[in-house]
Amino acid sequence: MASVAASHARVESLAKAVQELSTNAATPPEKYILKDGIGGTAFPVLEVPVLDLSLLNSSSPEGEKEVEKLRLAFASCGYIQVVNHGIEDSFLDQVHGVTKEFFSLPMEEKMKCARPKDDIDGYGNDTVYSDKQTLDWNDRLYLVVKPETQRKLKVWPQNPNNFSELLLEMTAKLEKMNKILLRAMAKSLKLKDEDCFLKQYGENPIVLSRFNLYPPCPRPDVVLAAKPHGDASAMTYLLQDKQVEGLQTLKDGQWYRVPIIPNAMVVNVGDQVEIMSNGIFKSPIHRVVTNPNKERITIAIFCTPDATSEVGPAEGLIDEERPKLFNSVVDYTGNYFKSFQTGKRPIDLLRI
Ligand SMILES: O=C(O)CCC(=O)C(=O)O
Ligand SMILES: [Fe+2]
Repeated sequence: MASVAASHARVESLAKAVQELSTNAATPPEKYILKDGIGGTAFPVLEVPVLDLSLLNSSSPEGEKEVEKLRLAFASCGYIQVVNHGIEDSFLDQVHGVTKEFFSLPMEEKMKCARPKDDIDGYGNDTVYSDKQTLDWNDRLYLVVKPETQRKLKVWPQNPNNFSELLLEMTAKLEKMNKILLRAMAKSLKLKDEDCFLKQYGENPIVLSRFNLYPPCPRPDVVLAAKPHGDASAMTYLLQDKQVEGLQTLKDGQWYRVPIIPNAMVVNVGDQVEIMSNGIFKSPIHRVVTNPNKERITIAIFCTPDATSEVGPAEGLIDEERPKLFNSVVDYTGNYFKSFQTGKRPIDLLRI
């Protein structure tokens, strides 16, 4: 691993952290402003289906009902909220707590783990690919959790409250949930091989964590905390802020708010499961809006297939009535960020 000093030297001279802009600016800089605004002020709440993981994982009639609920949810809005997931509330509070602690460190300390110019891993904000790009009102810490060979968790020098251990423990818990969900999803589609999605997910998945700080923004009408996007993952797990809402998802051309259920895990389909399911499960387009008074903190874990695994529509989901909708792909995530920032949806490049 590069020394802290060396990695500091390679760091991009970033646009100011949004956190600093938030406290100093009455009006956000031009490059954060969307010319056409965010498209309204009031958005309806989406009734995101709530799934009981312990039931889903049982072989009872109630379990079968949860499996069917899962199919309907992922085939329509692409989101579920998982409760009874076995992760202690106090553990989730701890994860939130250390995240808050990280963003509260003096800028100088946070910059010690700033993202190098050519990397995604580390503390920073939007990578700038073009002058025309509108920036997100968000500071974030990205950390690769898996594969282990790419893990640089020690970049945070103080490592307060065993931050790395917490993150590894949280990832292990979510990977268990991910296995259960990927199997249940194959089951819900009556696939003979209930492991077919898991097999494509592979033995050496990429697990990426993203700690998000969305500081208060003086112009929530014209600034987004995260631009509309679909996730490059197979599945995404999101620990929402317990007090401050912000996530919105697009359904039938309308933006809906994803409500807060404290300590539930918000789960959405990523592009790679949309591909594996031959378009049956939908990777939702979502965005994050800003709040004029309150900061919001979230933690997203992206479970992404092995970079050597071929990802394509499962055999059992292709027939004359439903032909193959996507070409297969290896390392979908590799080129994702660049094409997302230019406004194109990477998944559309694979459509047949
Ligand atoms: O923070 C959120 O509510 C969503 C974050 C998100 O969509 C992402 O990190 O990909
Ligand atoms: Fe996302």
